[in-house]
Amino acid sequence: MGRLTGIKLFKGLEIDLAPFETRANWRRFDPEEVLVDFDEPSTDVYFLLSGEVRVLMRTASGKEVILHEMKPGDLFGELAALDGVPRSANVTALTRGEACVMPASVFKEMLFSYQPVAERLFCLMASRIRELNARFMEQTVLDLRHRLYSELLRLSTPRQDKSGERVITPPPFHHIVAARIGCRREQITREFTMLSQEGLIERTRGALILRQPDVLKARVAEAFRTDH
Ligand SMILES: Nc1ncnc2c1ncn2[C@@H]1O[C@@H]2COP(=O)(O)O[C@H]2[C@H]1O
Repeated sequence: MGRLTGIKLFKGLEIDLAPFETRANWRRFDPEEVLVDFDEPSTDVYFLLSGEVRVLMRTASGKEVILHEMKPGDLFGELAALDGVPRSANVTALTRGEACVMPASVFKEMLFSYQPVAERLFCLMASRIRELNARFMEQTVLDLRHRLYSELLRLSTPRQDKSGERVITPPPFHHIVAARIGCRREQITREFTMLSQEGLIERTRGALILRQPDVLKARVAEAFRTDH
């Protein structure tokens, strides 16, 4: 018991989760295991206790578009739990891990019993819509180069020791970046080569370093200003 207390939806809230946990199941998974498949009629909510998963859509020919990646503490499957419509995306494990799988009826009972939990879920859903809006805007207005700059900034975190620099750890595979911004792997490889030559990025064994993130930010802002 008490294993859900680390989930972001509940963290720090004084809630007795035991009555809900006892009505949920625990599922261990392996890399590449499909936890939720696009269009399937299941409605359980998944709370990620350990491991990482990727949310994606796949075309009939197998091309993947990556929507999101999740870490321990995150949740997914809330859309079908709330509206009963088949799954909006595929969720596949990237690593080994474990999830708490809660029936939709139990999840909704919890939301209706505890207002702070419902509020957190609304905020989570709002933040996902905001991110989708930003990406939709980029996809509509920006060319591939500036979409890439924006994505690199989004994926990166400030570098601890060097002021101003940002870092992506581990360095992303080119085909994964391509699947995030909707282009081909070779285009990413070409852009990375140019960015390296300009001294704007550097690839080390464990990371991709953004040497001058402000330059990338300024280029994205300029591209938004001059769109036509
Ligand atoms: N754009 C997105 N960003 C983050 N998570 C998403 C996105 N689209 C779908 N999901 C998650 O993927 C899940 C697939 O099943 P559901 O539609 O039930 O609920 C969905 C969300 O939890």
